[in-house]
Amino acid sequence: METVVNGALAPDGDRVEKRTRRRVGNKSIIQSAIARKERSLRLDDRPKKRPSRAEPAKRPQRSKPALRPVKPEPEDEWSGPEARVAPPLCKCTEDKQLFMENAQGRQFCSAVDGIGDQLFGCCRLVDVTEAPLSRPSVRVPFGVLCGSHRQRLIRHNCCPICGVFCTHGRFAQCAAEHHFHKDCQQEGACPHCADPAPCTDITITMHSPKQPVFLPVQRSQYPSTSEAALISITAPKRGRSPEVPIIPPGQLQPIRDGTTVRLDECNHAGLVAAVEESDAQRAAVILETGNVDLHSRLPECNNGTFLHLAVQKGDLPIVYLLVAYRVDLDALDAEQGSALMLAVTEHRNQIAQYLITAGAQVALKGTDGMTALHAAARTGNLAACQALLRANKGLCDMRDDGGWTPLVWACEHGFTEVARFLLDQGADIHSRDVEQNVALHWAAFKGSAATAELLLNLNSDVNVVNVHGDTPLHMAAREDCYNCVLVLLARRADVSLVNKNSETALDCAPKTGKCFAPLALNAQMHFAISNNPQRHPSLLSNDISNGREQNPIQCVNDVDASPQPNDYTYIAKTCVSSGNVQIDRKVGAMLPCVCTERCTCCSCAQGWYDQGKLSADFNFLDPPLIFECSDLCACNAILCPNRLVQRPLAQRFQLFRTQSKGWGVRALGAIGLGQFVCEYIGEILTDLEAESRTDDSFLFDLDNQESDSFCIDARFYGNFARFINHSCFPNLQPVKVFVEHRDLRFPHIAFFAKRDIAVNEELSFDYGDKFWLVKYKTFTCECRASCCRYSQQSIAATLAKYRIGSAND
Ligand SMILES: C[S@@+](CC[C@H](N)C(=O)[O-])C[C@H]1O[C@@H](n2cnc3c(N)ncnc32)[C@H](O)[C@@H]1O
Repeated sequence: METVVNGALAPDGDRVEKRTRRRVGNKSIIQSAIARKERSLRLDDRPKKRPSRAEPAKRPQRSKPALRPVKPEPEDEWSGPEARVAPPLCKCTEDKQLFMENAQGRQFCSAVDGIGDQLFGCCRLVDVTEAPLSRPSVRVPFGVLCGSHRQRLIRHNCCPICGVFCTHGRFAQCAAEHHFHKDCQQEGACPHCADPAPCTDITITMHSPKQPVFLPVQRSQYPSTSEAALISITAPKRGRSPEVPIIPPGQLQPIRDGTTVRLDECNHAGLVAAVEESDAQRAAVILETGNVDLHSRLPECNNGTFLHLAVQKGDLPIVYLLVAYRVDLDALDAEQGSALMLAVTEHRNQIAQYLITAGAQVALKGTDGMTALHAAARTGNLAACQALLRANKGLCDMRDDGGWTPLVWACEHGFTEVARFLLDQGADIHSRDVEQNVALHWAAFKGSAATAELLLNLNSDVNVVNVHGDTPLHMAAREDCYNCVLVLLARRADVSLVNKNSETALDCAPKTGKCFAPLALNAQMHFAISNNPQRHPSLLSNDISNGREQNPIQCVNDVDASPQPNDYTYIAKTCVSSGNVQIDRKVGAMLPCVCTERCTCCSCAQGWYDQGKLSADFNFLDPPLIFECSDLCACNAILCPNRLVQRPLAQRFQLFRTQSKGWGVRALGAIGLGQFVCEYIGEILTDLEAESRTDDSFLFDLDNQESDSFCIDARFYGNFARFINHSCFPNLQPVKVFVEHRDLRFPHIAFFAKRDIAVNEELSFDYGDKFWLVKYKTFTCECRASCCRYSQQSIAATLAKYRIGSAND
């Protein structure tokens, strides 16, 4: 031996000589030295980048060594060189791309040299960013080696049983020149290659050009790998910022030292046990053997994989290890649950976050078509919802097999904060499930008053109905959810609404439950209000005519916040605003009567009127023109029965806000069949002028047989009749009436009752096909008459009939 080492090997040029002599080893010293090495690799081994599925594996292929030396079958001849090549047991030549990180980035080489009967740690500093972790076998902990020791490891100079380098002294050598300690040899075969042939004793002499230097400080730093270290699967120096999450080191427990795993534990059952006992180090050792199929299914966790089991145990280090060993992140268990879904459901949020960043599919659908976000919302796991939506915004409104979005699940389980978060992220508050329920139905079903309030504040319709006709109030009442019922009632839920079984919410409430009394009281109040003619809805005006009508016309609105309409000028007599309208008022055309007092026998009395109304045989289907007596007539203006339209309004009317047609007009007193009701007052225009007006909603055609045609537009000037809506079952009939002239182009449009009209009944007339054939594209009829021809449901049939009719014409 040229260089005697009293503590450390000289850094450069050491050379090992071999002599074929039998060695007398000192096993106890070797073992105690290994024990002293106190390696504290922590399983906080953070892969910097998980290989994507498409990429080839970046990790080297693991060899699968036989754990016992392979004994040759009796008939084996061992004659040729091939027969002597047994599967390798050692890992000396494995190029493992695992790296160690520590704070300084440099540390002493982990090698222990056996020199005679003594053991020495190597004094070389190693840049851990350059040196991958290595070891001679799975029995020996990982370490960083200097270049020299790495070379010697590759040349099988390190004993795979005890991990000590065969540096100087007497050792055993197999035919392939692998070194080990004779005393370590257990089965009579080479612990490197399992060659069962008897080994040879050799003497190795170390040569070094330098004098050995013993540094006391070196002892104090020995063992070299005592510092806390992290394993990484890529060299830290090469890394850009890591793509796989950094798990804060404090979150992971250092693994225990000196873990030994029996070879017969390095199998499926051993790994199950290690995971169940949360023994990360044992799991690491077993995984490293490559003996366990990570795709195998475990009855212990519902036929999931080891990943499911580790998630179930909540063991982040083991999850981390399994991911590093490329377990399938998206494998589903027997109930179609992925490990991510399990983590989310069990509120293992660190694990969930780690799995997301490691590449687990967040949009995967499991049981009942639910994603991990559904699971997170259902279990009120706000942090997981945030992490999942950060990963994929598109999850927000994904529906499961029931048509339920994550928002619905959060509402159904009363997780208001989760619901608020999802709504903030743009979740659709109006999304309907397969039974047309919205989130508010589910909040009501659960009885979550806070969630219901949140949804109502964001404009969810309080009276929305599902396919059964149930409103949220029906649901809350049925479940006897008192607080929720109160919130819904306070937000104007309609107690009078009935579902398809003709039940009100009160009918659904258990008679002995808490909700029955408030619902009953509310229903009584509703009944009292809607049946009391004396009630005072919000009165917006006492007289919209501003004194222009004999009876004031009130304007009320108890439906919404619309103010009194004021975008027109109220007039009580038709006006003309252009020179294009020239009414022929020549006296000669008037033919005034000469009756005294009542017109009973003169030509004026054509039998249109009888006792102050249209005569009983009046033809409402094809009304005749009516010519009333005028100021030129000799008859008594008060007594003459041929004067109705020219008299002041006899009835009382009210302008009111309808539910779906804007403003409307109602009669405040009963009106009998045939009675004159009111006139359609507005501006007389030529058709040409009317064409140029943008709003055609208030035009009334005065079509006549003459060449010129005109209309009345009540858009800018008009009386209350401009607010009379259309009905397919109208109570008014427009009739052309002439009073002060006989110019047939300019009749008065007088509305007569075509049937008895009840108190508070809305007035209506038929706007006709011409109106609806244009307007149906914008809106459809809301008259709700059973014979309605222009509603959303009936318009198609009407159009079809119309087209057939036009074709036949
Ligand atoms: C002459 S205005 C009637 C007054 C109108 N409701 C208002 O608020 O000013 C005609 C307009 O009323 C609405 N309307 C009238 N009858 C309707 C009906 N049966 N269904 C739906 N909308 C109707 C339509 O907007 C139509 O263009």
